[in-house]
Amino acid sequence: MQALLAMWSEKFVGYPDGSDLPAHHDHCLGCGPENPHGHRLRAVRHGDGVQAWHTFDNRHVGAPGIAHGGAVATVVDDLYGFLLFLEGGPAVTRQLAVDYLAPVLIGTTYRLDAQVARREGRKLFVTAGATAPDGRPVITSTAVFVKVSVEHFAQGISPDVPGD
Ligand SMILES: CCCCC/C=C\C/C=C\C/C=C\C/C=C\CCCC(=O)SCCNC(=O)CCNC(=O)[C@H](O)C(C)(C)COP(=O)(O)OP(=O)(O)OC[C@H]1O[C@@H](n2cnc3c(N)ncnc32)[C@H](O)[C@@H]1OP(=O)(O)O
Repeated sequence: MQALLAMWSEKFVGYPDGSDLPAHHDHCLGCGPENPHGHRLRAVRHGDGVQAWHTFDNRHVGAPGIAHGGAVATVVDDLYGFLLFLEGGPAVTRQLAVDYLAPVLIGTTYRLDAQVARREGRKLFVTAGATAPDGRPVITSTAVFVKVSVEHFAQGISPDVPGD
C-alpha cells in the first residue's frame, strides 16, 4: 500500500505543454498498458487541458462497425482522469454525461479534448469532446469530479485482485 501511494504521488509533478501524461496505473481500463481489455489511451497536456488521439477497435464494438457507447464513455471518463495530473491531486467521477452526436466508428482516429470548466470547493466541472477526421464533433460531454485523498483508493486494495 505504501508503495502504491508513493507511486501515485510521484505522478503529480509539473507537466509542460505538449508533454505525455502517465497512465493512471498499469491495469487501468482506460489507459493501463498491462490491461488486455483496455483502451490504452495516451494523452498529452494541451494548454490548460488534455488532448488524445484515439482509435476504437473490435474489442469495443457495439453495433457492427460502431464503438459501444459505454466504451466511448470509458475513454472520455479516463481522459478526464488525465486532467488530474494538471490539477495536482486525485479526484473521482461523481457524475458523467455523454451526448452522442454521431456514431463513433471502429478503426477511425478521433481527436479528444478535455478541460476544466470551473472549480468549486472539492468539485471540478469538466467538459470534453471528440472530433472526427473531417472536423465534425461526434460527442460532447460534461462531468463532475470530486477531489479525494489518496486514502480513498485504499477501499479497492485487495491481495486477491490482479493489478492491485
Ligand atoms: C492507496 C493506493 C493509491 C494508489 C492509487 C492508484 C491508482 C489510482 C487510480 C485512479 C485515480 C483516479 C482517477 C483517475 C483515473 C481514472 C479516471 C476515471 C475516473 C474514475 O473512474 S473514478 C471511479 C468512479 N467513481 C467513483 O468510484 C466515485 C464513487 N463516489 C464516491 O466515492 C463519493 O461519492 C465521492 C468521494 C465522490 C464524494 O463523496 P463525499 O461524501 O466525499 O462527498 P459528497 O457526497 O458530499 O459530494 C461532494 C460534493 O459534490 C457535490 N455533488 C455530488 N453530486 C453532484 C452532481 N451530480 N453535480 C454537482 N455536484 C455534485 C455535492 O453536493 C458536494 O458538494 P459540496 O462539497 O459543495 O457540499
